[in-house]
Amino acid sequence: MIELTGVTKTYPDGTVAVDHFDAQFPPHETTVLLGSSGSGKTTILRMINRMVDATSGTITIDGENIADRDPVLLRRSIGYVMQNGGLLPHRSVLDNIATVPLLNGEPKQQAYARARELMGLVGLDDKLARRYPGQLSGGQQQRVGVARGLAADPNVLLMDEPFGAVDPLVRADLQDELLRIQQTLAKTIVFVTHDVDEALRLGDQIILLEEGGHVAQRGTGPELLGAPASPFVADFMGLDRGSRDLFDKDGVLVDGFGRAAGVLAGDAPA
Ligand SMILES: Nc1ncnc2c1ncn2[C@@H]1O[C@H](COP(=O)(O)OP(=O)(O)OP(=O)(O)O)[C@@H](O)[C@H]1O
Repeated sequence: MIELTGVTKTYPDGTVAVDHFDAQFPPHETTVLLGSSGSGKTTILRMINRMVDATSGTITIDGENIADRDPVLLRRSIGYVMQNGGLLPHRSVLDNIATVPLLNGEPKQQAYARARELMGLVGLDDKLARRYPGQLSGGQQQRVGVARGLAADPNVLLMDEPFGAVDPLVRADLQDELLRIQQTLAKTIVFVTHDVDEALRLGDQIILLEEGGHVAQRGTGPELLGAPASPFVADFMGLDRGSRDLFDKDGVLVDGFGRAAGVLAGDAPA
């Protein structure tokens, strides 16, 4: 469990990016931080692995205050996937994936064997192993980014708009892949996006943010759609632009007003 209590970040220029933010990210679930540009999503994410240090407030992971952890070791123990993969351009795919395990002192042979295994897990052909990031498509780069985030087998995976830079079809593929991986690995994932459909698809829980990291509403997708807490939520979720359909986790089709509209054929009682 990741818990943030009264977390505030004021940048040196006085910008209050996040103001007294409270949240719990349950283990083995995907929590989506959803919000428009500048609402503080990235700042919240980066405070969890101390790429950014909170100005005040407390962040714990499994009850341990991260302020007491060595920032470098903390960062290596948490998977981080960013937009455009954040790959090292002069290192091969395999080297990119194996980076953190090697830094952690894992023997080379073991780290590379695991890197190849991860390539399979994220749907990358083995023959791409020796290519450089510049020789891959955007979607393939993102898959390498996900594999790299998983390489040290972290309990926690932070994902910052990881699929933001690819076209909608590739994006849907990557989302499917993540859902499939998550069924097997059950990591604690914090996923940042400004895309409502992506949030509905991936999030067990969604936290919708307004400027300054203020929580507009938190809950499941159907909860946000079915009972928006304010006109801002309804507007952001697109409820004012007609109904929005989605499948909830149990295969129940819910309409834009949260009403059950049917069940998936495969889930229908015989
Ligand atoms: N290093 C910095 N110095 C000063 N202000 C910053 C810094 N980084 C971010 N901010 C400001 O903090 C606020 C929140 O930024 P943040 O990047 O966390 O938002 P975001 O929701 O992730 O946005 P985006 O979707 O555009 O990435 C913004 O007003 C931003 O300009």
